[in-house]
Amino acid sequence: MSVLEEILEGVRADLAEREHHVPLDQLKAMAAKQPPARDPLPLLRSPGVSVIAEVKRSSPSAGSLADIGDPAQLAGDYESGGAAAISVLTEQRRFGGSLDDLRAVRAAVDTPVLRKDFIVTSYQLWEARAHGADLALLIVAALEQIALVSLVERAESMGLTPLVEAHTAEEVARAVDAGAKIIGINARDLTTLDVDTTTFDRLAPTVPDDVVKIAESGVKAPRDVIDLARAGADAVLVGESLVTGRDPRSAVADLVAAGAHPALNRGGQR
Ligand SMILES: O=P(O)(O)OC[C@@H](O)[C@@H](O)c1c[nH]c2ccccc12
Repeated sequence: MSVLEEILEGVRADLAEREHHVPLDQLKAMAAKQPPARDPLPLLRSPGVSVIAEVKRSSPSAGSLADIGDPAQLAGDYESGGAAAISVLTEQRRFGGSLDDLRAVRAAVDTPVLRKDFIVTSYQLWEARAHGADLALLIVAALEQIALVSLVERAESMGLTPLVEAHTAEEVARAVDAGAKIIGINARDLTTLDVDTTTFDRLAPTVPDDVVKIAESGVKAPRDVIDLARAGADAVLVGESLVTGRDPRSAVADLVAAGAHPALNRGGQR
């Protein structure tokens, strides 16, 4: 069984538990009380490379990364460092996240918030909206095409912006066919956990111009942001290097400064 399949097995078991305890109607009522979801597209499409900073306690590849006592404070630091959006891992077994983290972060920041999880049913999209998320991750490798298409539509119908994650050219094509407006190119292969830093360079040219391109995983330094900007990234999604560093606010600020470099101003292209 691949790592992705193992993760999905646990996700489905935990989901069945939650569905048992929290009826869908209750989630829908919670979602109805939320302010409308924020639209991340204008900022992501603006010139320069935006930074999406991730609240990540652990990962299947690295094990425990950081003892994040106060996810709201961390998210606040990311926001004051200039992050365009905050990603919150909510998968529990391998990433140590929760919907509580999502709710806490939502309450602490004004930027758009992404629910980062292994979403396989629309129930999880309702959970995302009920806990204040503006975006939801959909992983192509975890979904049959028919399910991907329907989850993209369902997300949009509830105001959530889907970030559709691909790792191969075939997956990019599936993301485009599903109508994704934002595609995340993950340098980490979720079936083996290997990171290949050439992934974005290879796949970005296969993504249509009007689709927002996010480079995910393995981004550590301002230099990486500059390289990814040259390869066509609109944003980078960064977790590990921020949660393991000493000063998350200034680490984000350094990446933001690299992404805002005037030589990288690609604004005229759209
Ligand atoms: O911690 P990193 O290497 O900076 O990566 C962040 C993010 O890309 C990574 O957490 C991620 C990308 N896609 C995912 C899907 C599920 C869980 C996690 C992820």
